[in-house]
Amino acid sequence: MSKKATSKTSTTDTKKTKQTPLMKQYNQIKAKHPDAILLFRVGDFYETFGEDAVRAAKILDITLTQRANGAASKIALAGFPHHSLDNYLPKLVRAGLRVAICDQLEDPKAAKGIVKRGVTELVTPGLVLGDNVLENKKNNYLASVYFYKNKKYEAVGAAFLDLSTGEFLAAEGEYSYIEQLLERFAPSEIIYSKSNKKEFETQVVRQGSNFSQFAIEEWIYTTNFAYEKLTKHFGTASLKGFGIESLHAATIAAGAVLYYLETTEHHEKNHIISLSRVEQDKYVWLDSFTTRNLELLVPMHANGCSLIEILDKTVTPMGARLLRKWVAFPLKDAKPIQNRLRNVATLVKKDALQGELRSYLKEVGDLERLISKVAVARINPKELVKLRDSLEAIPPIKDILFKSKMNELEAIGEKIVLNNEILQKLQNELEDNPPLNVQQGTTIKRGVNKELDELRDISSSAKDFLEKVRQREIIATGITSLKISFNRVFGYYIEVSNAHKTKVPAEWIRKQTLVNAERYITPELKEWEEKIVTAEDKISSIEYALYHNLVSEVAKYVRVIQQNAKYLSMLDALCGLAEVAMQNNYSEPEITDNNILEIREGKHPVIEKLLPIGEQYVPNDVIMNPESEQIFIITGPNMAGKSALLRQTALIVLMAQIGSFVSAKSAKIGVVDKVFTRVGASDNIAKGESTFMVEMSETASILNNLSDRSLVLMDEIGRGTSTYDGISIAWAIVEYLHSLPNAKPKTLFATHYHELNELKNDFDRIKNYNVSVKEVGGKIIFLRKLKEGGSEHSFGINVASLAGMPKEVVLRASEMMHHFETNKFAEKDKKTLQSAPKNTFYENQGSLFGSQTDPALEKIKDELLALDINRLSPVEALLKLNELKIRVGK
Ligand SMILES: Nc1ncnc2c1ncn2[C@@H]1O[C@H](COP(=O)(O)OP(=O)(O)OP(=O)(O)O)[C@@H](O)[C@H]1O
Repeated sequence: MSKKATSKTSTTDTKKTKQTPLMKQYNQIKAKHPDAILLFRVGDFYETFGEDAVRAAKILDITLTQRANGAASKIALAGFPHHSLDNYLPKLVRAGLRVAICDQLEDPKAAKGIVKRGVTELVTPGLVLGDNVLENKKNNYLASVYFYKNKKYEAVGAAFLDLSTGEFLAAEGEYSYIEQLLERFAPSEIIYSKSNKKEFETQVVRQGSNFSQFAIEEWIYTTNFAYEKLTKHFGTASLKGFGIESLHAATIAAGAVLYYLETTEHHEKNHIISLSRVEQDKYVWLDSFTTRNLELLVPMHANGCSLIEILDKTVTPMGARLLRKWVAFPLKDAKPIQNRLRNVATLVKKDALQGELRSYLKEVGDLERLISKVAVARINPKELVKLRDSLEAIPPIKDILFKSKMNELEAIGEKIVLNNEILQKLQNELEDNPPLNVQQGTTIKRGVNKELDELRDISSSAKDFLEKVRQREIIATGITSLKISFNRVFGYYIEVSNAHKTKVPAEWIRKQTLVNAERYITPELKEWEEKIVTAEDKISSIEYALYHNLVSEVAKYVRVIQQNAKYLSMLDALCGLAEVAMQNNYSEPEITDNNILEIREGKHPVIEKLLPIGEQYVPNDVIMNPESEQIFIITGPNMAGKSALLRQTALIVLMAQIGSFVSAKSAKIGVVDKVFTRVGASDNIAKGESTFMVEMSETASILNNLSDRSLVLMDEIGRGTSTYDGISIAWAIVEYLHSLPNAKPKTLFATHYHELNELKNDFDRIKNYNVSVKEVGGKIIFLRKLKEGGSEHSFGINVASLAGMPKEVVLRASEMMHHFETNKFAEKDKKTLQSAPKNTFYENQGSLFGSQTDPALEKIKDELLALDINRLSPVEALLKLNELKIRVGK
């Protein structure tokens, strides 16, 4: 549709008295929802007015016109037919808008004066139920965040609700933990207390995810209010059963979610049956940068590929959503990891059985979202048929699990409950191919209700009778083209084309003249019309009642069907992991209690799949033992494959801890509790921070959070500044990682600073490796093999040449390099390094800030701890670092 010119608009507030009654009603309702676009039902249309109309017209590409509003001025207007709501609503929500749907609350024919209207639903990006807004394979979370601070208690709480599935989660901790959850759950909307505006903006918004936000009155974010809301909803005396009884911030955040549901007219929430705590101790610590950098869930670039895309071979949307959560939250304890792996191994071994299971699981589809629609009474007949089909597929799945004679699978089979009673009811009562809307066809089977069957007989015999009348009149009048039809204005009528007009009997009553025909009614037709219309009205209302009755019968099974959905999605996720393991030739990792990492012939699971046909991924071994090989300094030319090696190591570890087989010939994984990755000079200009500053603050956060079981990947840390600064910082970081008193985090440090190879001479757990290349006739061949020892050259000029750099630049660069080399720059550098001051911080005292530190160091410690990195400019940071270096070096 084309857009007409916009006009000056007014949302009418001045001359209220002169408004039309309709606009007066509109303004009253709009005043209650100033933050939302109000879709105002007028007859068969949803209309928007004023500023709303201007926005809606733009987003929906619909015509913007004007409407007279009495003497109160004209007002902009844009609308669409009510039956197109499903097309237009998703566009508004996807544009991040809140949309209040205002319906007519009474039959306009029965209304005295202006039709009563009210908002029946407020759709916000986080509260969506429609399939055309939701993504199948992703949860759609609403998050609530609360920064709690008083003299006795300080914590950040968060709650996450997926209204479309009923999943409700809560967590509490420091913001660094909540930030991780926000990254991994990726909510589409976050609500927060108005009292937290500053914290929200400086912390949450700064993180920069793509969500819409809404501030709520602060009295909602209070302990008593939230506690009561939650206990009332769950019908419990306390919150102990949910594990959040003493977590005030989490409780408050969760309570606000329930409040928000009510204010947005989501009163049906029977499917939210529990609140689960997301326990920090259970999952691997992955800060948001690491989650993004390892591309676990979302690729970094538009045409990239994430780990979940490679691993997801599930056949149901609910299975896909669960697997996504597994990938987002790798486990930390060996036992549950081993359980998942055992299941996957069984399904790999029994691949025929796995195939059979998957074929039934396909039929199950999205049981989780279907049953939620039942709970909120918004399921249409076609979806109810899908639910019936889902339930039909469950008994064979249970059978297969039991017949497998494998303990793990039988255990899942035991958890699955058959719902024969309700299934039978659906089979008996629901038509196989019902319409989308109950009142638009036959939904309820014959034999369910006697009165309904009788009325249907009357209706169809009446229709037969009309056919007989038609035949009779054709013979009586000789009008061969005579038709009997129906319209809403004058009911059943006889249509006669102009050619036969003269043959029309006198007693027929003419009702309408068309270009080519005329329409007549007769008393006999009227009489039958009465019978048919009455019967059809009754049929429609009986069917409506029976259908809703059926839905509420199914609603009694929400809890058990939700449980089934849970175990079936688990089964689907496990089958999917087995499938991907077989397809990609992955192997089962061995999860160990020790701290050793032993990957044989490991491959990067994503790059491996994306290589051009004919190219083979070169596998590599990575064997790390914190007692002897704790830190790898990995050098090698540009493009050699250093970053790929770092990432594949972390990905293989995480795949294992997700419960997946791994892209390696074999792997022994001593479970890790934290994975950190940092990439030098990652570009963060969008956030207004210098790249180097970001690099340093991210590195600082790693160094402050290390544990003995951490896996650290540092990719060219230090490259964001001048060479000497860079080398010095990189050098100091490696020393620090080697010298922590209570932790020996396994570290892969990729660098172009070959100078760092000297470190191994002084530190026994540092090893040098390089990703090898071969130089043949001035050209480099990438061998991609990890070999012991440092490399001398970067071959940067060769890579520049490969990249199509102008010949002049390549030749001049080679000339300059030759000059530097013949002047023995490198030699000199080496000597300088050998005579570098030895680090005495770690000697005798275990830690830079250990118990025997001198007062000067204590002072520096205090200064560092008081330093707010976020407030420092890059230059200030460098100056401070320099100052500290000088003071410490004295
Ligand atoms: N083991 C491998 N087998 C096959 N191809 C590989 C392998 N490792 C890396 N590659 C390919 O080489 C490309 C460059 O690898 P990578 O980015 O890891 O190099 P790098 O050494 O980190 O380079 P730079 O120092 O320039 O950042 C990758 O995108 C990938 O396509």
